[in-house]
Amino acid sequence: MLEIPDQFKEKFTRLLGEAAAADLFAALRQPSKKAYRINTLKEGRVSYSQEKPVPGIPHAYYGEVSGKDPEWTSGLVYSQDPAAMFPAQAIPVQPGDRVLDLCAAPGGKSTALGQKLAGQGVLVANEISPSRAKILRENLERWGVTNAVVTNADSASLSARFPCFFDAILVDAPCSGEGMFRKSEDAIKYWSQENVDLCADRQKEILTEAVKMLKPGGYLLYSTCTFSPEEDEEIVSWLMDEYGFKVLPIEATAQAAAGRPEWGNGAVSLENCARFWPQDGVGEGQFVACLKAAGENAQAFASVKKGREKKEKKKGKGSKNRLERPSKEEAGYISEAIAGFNWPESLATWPSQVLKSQDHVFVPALDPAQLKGIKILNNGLELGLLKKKRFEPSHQLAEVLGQVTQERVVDLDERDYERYLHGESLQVASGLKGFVLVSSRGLVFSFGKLSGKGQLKNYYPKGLRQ
Ligand SMILES: C[S@@+](CC[C@H](N)C(=O)[O-])C[C@H]1O[C@@H](n2cnc3c(N)ncnc32)[C@H](O)[C@@H]1O
Repeated sequence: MLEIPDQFKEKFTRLLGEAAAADLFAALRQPSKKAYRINTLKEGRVSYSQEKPVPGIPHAYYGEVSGKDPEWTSGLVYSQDPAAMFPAQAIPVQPGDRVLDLCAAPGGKSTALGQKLAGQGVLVANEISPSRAKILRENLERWGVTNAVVTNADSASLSARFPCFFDAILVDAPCSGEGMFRKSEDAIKYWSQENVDLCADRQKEILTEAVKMLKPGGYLLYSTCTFSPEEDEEIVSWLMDEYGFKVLPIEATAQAAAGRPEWGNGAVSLENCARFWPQDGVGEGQFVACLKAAGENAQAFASVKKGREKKEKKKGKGSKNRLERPSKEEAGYISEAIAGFNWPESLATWPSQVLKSQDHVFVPALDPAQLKGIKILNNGLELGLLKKKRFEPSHQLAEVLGQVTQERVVDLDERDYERYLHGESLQVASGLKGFVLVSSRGLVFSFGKLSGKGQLKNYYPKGLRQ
């Protein structure tokens, strides 16, 4: 492990006192803690130990998972720092809500939010970096979330499309990563007080846009994986002073330390923030603040919203880019390819909602008109692709259909599972024909296509092969 910078040590000795600072520095030399969450959207047996639950987080356990196991490829588990599980747990989200995860990749918190929504309402999961947005999409897809819109945009472009729109917004901000010192040498290498200050400025920029998108009385969950007050209590103080946010107590953080009023504007309610220190034994460093917006937010942005709606009505008329529904012939190809699969209840009405954009067929989570000008990686459930006189179901659909019991399944033994992950076609003993779900240890992780002679064509996406 690299040496912790002297300037960091001096700063935290000043802030915490000698003894507590020494505890922190000693904990930073210990190995990091590993944990995983189980996906309640899916059924299936997890082979990992469930002996040590993460306290306060339902369905979460200490232990390491492998990205090669069927538990992972089928989206039954997600590997996550235990302390990083608390932001999504702390934000009040109900099925049916409109939720935004503004800095979402790789998707640890988005997968948990998708689970909380249970297929009702919408999750906009946004990531500014194109390569990380792709990973975010893959993780949500694996998790079987059907009501997420994955976007690749900056916060200002989003706020122009969604004024006063969301019931809850999670800003898990890019930060100086002091809480990641045990996990990432880069976090130590690139640490400097200048970077802490730069991060604080960027956090304010992002939050300024987030605030515009929140409904009056909505919830804003702000989190970082850093210890510096400039990025934590000072930012929360700024949200309180500038916008009138209230800091709510967070349940289920018995093992976290309280926020430090003296590191911010002195308000006692800053104690409601949760600080996870590595020496407390939960996981890595994490700061969590749950805030409630004041009512006036409505007035501030109502005018923006009205203006936008008017413009859209005008534009909408006669627009050539309108999405279509699949033709009767195309609907026939779709039905033929996916006949015989059982659907989750939340998708019972999909045939009446399905849309087509060029050859992509999907069930939108949000009206595509609302997303004009935003780069979208996925809107709701991608059903698949129309090809010449046939239809190819998507990988996302396989991960979604894996949520319910199916008959059209081919289960692979360990060796064939590995070969399938590599992209090989297999010879299997099955009387089925056409598209089938492919599983291992009963966990569905892909589509495949069977010829009548037991030849299983590989449909595991090229980008995911290992
Ligand atoms: C702490 S990470 C998010 C982790 C994620 N919430 C999770 O739980 O998996 C912060 C993310 O913010 C993104 N980011 C960086 N600069 C940003 C900006 N100016 N606006 C929005 N997001 C930004 C980073 O690319 C990074 O993916």
